[in-house]
Amino acid sequence: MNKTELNQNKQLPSKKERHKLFGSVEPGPRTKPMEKDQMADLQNSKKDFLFDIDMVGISSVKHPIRIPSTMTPEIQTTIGTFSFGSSIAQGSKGTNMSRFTEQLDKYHNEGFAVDIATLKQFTEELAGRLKQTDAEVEVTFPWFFERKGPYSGLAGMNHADATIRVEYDKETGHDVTVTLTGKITTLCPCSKEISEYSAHNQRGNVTMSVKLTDDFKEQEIDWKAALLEAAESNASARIHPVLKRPDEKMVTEQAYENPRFVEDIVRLVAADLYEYSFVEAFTVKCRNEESIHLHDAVATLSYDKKQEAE
Ligand SMILES: Nc1nc2c(ncn2[C@@H]2O[C@H](COP(=O)(O)OP(=O)(O)OP(=O)(O)O)[C@@H](O)[C@H]2O)c(=O)[nH]1
Repeated sequence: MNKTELNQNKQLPSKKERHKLFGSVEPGPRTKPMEKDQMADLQNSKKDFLFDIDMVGISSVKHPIRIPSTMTPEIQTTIGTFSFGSSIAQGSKGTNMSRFTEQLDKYHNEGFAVDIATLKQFTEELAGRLKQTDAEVEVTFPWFFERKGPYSGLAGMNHADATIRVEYDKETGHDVTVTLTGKITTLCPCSKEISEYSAHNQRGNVTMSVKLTDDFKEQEIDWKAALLEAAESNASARIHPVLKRPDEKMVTEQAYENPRFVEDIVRLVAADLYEYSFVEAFTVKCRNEESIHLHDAVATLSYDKKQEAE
């Protein structure tokens, strides 16, 4: 049916009348000031409010961002989910929440590229804007990378979830923690050992949280690619978007040749992270979505190289 054939004979009241019909009323008398400088400023009242607050801020802020990548595609725009915060002292009632998104918009207008150097600058500036001595920002985003079939070379797009967390303190400077969750294939060593043929396998989720060394330079190392490699190179097999039969045969056989428990994965990934010179401390988690159970298999391992040095 085209527009001219539509039946639009119903006589509707005006939009204002319709709103009245559904309960809208005339505005009441306005007694409170409209000018900002005459408004009460509860957030900035000073009294003894009983306790310091470790962190107050906003979370679940979605925003378009640009991220750097050494893997194809090298330039990508994605969606970041941010949280921002700072501490406040016992003598202050509250923070000024509008300043978080105000600063986000300022960076957006300047072409916000979400890299570690920019986020360090962001947190320091945020602390100043809030008139606090500390601030933190965390952003999580899907990072995309091209993956080719091992035989056919046919490409498609995979992704991993990445998080950057920057904490700034005027006294101690910046602390940066990055997290990546990559997906892998694991084939059960027990099943392979005990069965006449075949072995069950599963999709593993490897989450690596890494505290970066103070001298880390993102121009020299793409931490996302390095963490992905730590997860995938220790898996039974990598995960691919496009597999033709010769690719599928290779991936299947490779998995059979490299069986892994969740315990094997966290220890092998830990060994790679231990060898990365830009890693100060780390936690590795593996969660296997079991194909012969409804439950998952999980393992976690943490290590701090600084403690070893002490
Ligand atoms: N502190 C605080 N603010 C809240 C809370 N819930 C909402 N708000 C925010 O209060 C904000 C407005 O307060 P401010 O940011 O202090 O606004 P302002 O005082 O006009 O801003 P400045 O000129 O920067 O001081 C709005 O952005 C609301 O989102 C809350 O639980 N605590």
